[in-house]
Amino acid sequence: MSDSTVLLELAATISNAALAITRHTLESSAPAPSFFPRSSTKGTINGNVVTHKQDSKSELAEKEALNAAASLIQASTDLQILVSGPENYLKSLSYGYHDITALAVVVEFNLAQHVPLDTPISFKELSLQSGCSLGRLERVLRLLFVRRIFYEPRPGYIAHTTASQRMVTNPELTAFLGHCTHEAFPAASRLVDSLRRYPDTEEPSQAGFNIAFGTEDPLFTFLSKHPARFDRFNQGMAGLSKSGGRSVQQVVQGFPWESLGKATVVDVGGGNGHVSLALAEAYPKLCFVVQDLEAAIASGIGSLPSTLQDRVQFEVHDMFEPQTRKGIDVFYLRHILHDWPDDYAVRILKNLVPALKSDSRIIISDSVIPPPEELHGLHEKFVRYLDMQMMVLHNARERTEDDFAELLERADPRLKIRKVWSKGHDAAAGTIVEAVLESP
Ligand SMILES: C[S@@+](CC[C@H](N)C(=O)[O-])C[C@H]1O[C@@H](n2cnc3c(N)ncnc32)[C@H](O)[C@@H]1O
Repeated sequence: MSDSTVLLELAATISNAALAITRHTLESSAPAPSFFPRSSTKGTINGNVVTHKQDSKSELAEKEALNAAASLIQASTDLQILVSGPENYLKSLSYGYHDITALAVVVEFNLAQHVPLDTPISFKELSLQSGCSLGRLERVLRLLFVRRIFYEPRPGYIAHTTASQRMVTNPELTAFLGHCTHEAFPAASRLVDSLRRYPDTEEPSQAGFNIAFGTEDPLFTFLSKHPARFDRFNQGMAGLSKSGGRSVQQVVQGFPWESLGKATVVDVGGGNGHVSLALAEAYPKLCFVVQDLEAAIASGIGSLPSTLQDRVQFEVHDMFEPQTRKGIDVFYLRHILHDWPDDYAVRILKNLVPALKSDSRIIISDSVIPPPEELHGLHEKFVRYLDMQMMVLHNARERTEDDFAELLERADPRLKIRKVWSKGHDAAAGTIVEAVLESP
């Protein structure tokens, strides 16, 4: 793009993408993107969810519309940056923490849940019901209105937009927001202190999180001592997995699980078991053992459907202790290794090695960061966000394929990557790394 035409070119990209999305919504009779709630929440493009049944033609159209949405978001972001000019852009970026702070108030005082889904409520009534001081509440809400979270249909009243409504209809999304506003955001605000205090540290007890919460406990030890926070975290993880790039469907479809035949999969750090449950539903020959810390296992046992009780078991197991299940076909680690600095990730893998048979596999679902030239705007942003999230919470990181190969090699020189599945699809999403023991 040349400097003299860059604005026009970006505007054309936006216009073409908007046209493609509109055509898709008209042809598929999916609702067009809107700030205002409608009775049906199905089929929105901007939410990356299409819940109606699809044939392959409509799947293709859906994919094209999602690509159009990604290029529109990227082009409109670039356009805003350019039109704002460098000073205004930086100033606006610097105030960004107020958006998260306002969101934290919504989560803390359950504001979305106190606003009726179909009628407005006065600021005064909302203050009374939520316990949030009226004067402050109004000021916080006025920032959120600008961000299209709630709106003021008439003076002194507040009603739902599509975004605020989702905080009511999708409690798992709200749980994820709560983890971000109540654990990750305080942790992020202390990153600079952790870099000053512990430069180059590789300890999960010396992250921004630890300074923010005044604890030497790594995040998960801390969470297991705070059951309400842990439950919110687990719900949030399950919610993230329901749609979009990190959906469980990526796991279900992203690896040839049926080729394992009758096999047992140990889901190491499987949380409340939501991934194992989805896989067990889809592949009736597979059995699962979900291992995690006590609090996560307790919540998983409570929600195990009776239809899967004979194929899914839960057990408390600390992954920093030697693996107790021996001779298992598959050890599965989803979003586990990225929570730990290298030395700890190697210890987790090392603990699996004595339990492996010659034909066992270790299957890892994590982001695999592609080479810089293969990443593009929107996807790169989410990989970078995730990488920062791991840094501020645990001193951990997202990794490249070479990084994974190195971790495996350090755990045991015979451990090699056999294949990286769904590579390049969406680096922030569930890429699957299959590793096996190769004979020396
Ligand atoms: C990011 S979550 C991923 C959960 C699940 N695998 C998923 O994909 O949603 C990390 C999980 O690791 C578990 N975990 C952390 N430390 C652990 C330990 N020492 N032993 C077993 N599980 C642990 C946490 O309780 C949490 O459920």
